[in-house]
Amino acid sequence: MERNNANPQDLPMAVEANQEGLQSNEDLHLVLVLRLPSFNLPLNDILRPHFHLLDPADSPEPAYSFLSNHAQSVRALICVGYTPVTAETLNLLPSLELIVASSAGVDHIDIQECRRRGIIMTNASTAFAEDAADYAVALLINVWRRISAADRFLRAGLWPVKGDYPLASKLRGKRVGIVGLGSIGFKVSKRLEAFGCSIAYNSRMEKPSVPFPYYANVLDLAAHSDALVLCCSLTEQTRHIINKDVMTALGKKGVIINVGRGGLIDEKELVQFLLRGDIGGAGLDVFENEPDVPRELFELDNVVLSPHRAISTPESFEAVYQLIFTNLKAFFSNKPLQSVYQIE
Ligand SMILES: O=CC(=O)O
Repeated sequence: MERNNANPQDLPMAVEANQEGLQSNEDLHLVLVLRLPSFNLPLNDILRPHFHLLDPADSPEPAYSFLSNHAQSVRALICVGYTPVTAETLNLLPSLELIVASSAGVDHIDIQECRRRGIIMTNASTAFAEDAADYAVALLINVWRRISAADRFLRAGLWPVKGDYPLASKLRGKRVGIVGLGSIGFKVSKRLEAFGCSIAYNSRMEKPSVPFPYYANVLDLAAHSDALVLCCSLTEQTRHIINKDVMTALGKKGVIINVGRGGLIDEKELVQFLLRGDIGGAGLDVFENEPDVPRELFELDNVVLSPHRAISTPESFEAVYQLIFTNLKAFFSNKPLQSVYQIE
């Protein structure tokens, strides 16, 4: 078994007692955990019996000196949540070969620098796909049928006063354009197909195995859709992919659902389009400057707001822990990795 160069005695971390059945840290592969203090998942407890974890957040030492002192030989890194992994961080990790991201989106990681260094990256979109897809569809139905708005109407005691709540819009027969047909987008397409919607998509590349019409640009997709559902990664190419022109092409009745990243939409423009009634509605789980959400949206009944919760269930987190474990095991035994993020 390969040894790491760092001396475990020197590491300012809680070293697991060598309980029966557990190997000592010296026999385990070294894995760096990078997490903002706000990300306090049980991940370390799950992995510690199997890997020798280095977690700078457990140390009083400043992260920079921790990494330069202890992480030179690290080959694998777990990036927890949206903890930034910058070029500067990567400079401190000359032996790094693999980043295992616990998130679906990887816009907090300098992916171009990873590519330059030949670092492989896995993400967690497969583990989160079902929950994210359910949520995207729920937002879409909610916007079209005005479920949250009707709930507010009832709770405000308006039913006996104002009579029936206004009719909203039907799902079956609608044309839905999916932006990003990866693991999440594909599950959205299957769900909406079952609801009787017609599906088209835009993606980095056309997918020959997929029966839905492909649009190479989002503007054309918008012009042929009643709703756009955003499921793609935020990259330099996709930032503000939903701009003024796309919203105009989508039209006054068009709806935008976003379970990707806030930066996919020019949010200021979206607010203006919604306020003017130049777009039909929006279901937003993500925002450009979370947790700040434009106040103007709070007043709009054709907008459903959600605090970045689409992917999160206890079950999806369990699946992510399993995926991280599987990928680390595979990496250290030279087996194929799952959910590899293709860096363009
Ligand atoms: O938005 C959630 C994620 O990227 O994991």
